[in-house]
Amino acid sequence: MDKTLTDNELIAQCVLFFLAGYETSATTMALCLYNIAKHPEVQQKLYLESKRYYEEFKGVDYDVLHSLKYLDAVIQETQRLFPAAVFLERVPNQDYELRGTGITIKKDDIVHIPTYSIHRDPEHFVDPEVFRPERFLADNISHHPYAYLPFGAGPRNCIGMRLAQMEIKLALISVVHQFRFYPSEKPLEYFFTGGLIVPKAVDVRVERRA
Ligand code: HEM
Repeated sequence: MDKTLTDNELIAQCVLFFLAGYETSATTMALCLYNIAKHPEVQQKLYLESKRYYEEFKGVDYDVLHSLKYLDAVIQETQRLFPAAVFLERVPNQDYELRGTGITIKKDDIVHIPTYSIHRDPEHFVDPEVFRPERFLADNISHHPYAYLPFGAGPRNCIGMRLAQMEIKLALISVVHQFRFYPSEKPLEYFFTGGLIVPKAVDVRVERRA
C-alpha cells in the first residue's frame, strides 16, 4: 500500500480539522457562557475555582487546570445538553447480530446514534432538561458510559478531544475570572445542520469584575 498522502488528501485533512475543530469548540464555549449566565450559583462556584487557579497558581499550571473538577463538570453538563455533534454514524463491514434481541444489523446499513436525544433521555439522566453540573462530579456519576457521547466512542472517536477540552477550559476559566455574565432577554434559539448544533445567536450580558 502507498503510504504517502496526495495533495488532495492533505488538503482534505486540513479542511476537516478546521470544520471539525473550530465550530464545535466555539459553540461549546458559547453555550457554557449561556448556561452559567442563566445559573448564577454555578457561575459563583466556577469563579471561586478560577480564583484558586489564578491567585494561587498564577494561571500557568497544566496539572492544576486539570484538577479543576467543577470547571470540568460545567463543560461536561453543557456538552450533555448541547452536544456540538448531535448524532454519530457507523456502517458495519459485516452483518452483526445484537445478541438477545433478534435484531441483525446488515452490512453497509447506516447505524444512526442520536446523541442529542440520548443525552436528554430520563432513562439515563434524572431531570434531563435541567442544567446541573453536579451530576458530573465523581461521586454523583451514575449514567452508562455509552449514554454520554459528546466526542463519540471507540477507535474513530474525536481525535481532537484533548485539544478541545484544553482550549475550552482555558478560555472559560479566563473569562469567568475577569467577567460576570448575566442572561439577556433573548431566548436561546438553535437549529441542527450537517449533524451539528448551530445557535442562531448566544446573547448574554457581560460586566467586568471589579
Ligand atoms: C468541543 C469540541 C469538539 C467536539 C464536541 C467534537 C466532537 C466530535 C465527534 C462527536 C466526532 C465523531 C466521533 C465518533 O464518530 O465516534 C468527532 C470526530 C472528529 N473530530 Fe472532533 N470534536 C471537537 C473538537 C475537535 C477538534 C479541536 C479537532 C481537531 C483539531 C477535531 C477533529 C476531529 C476529527 C479529525 C474527527 C474524525 C475522526 C475520525 O473519523 O477518525 N475535533 N469530533
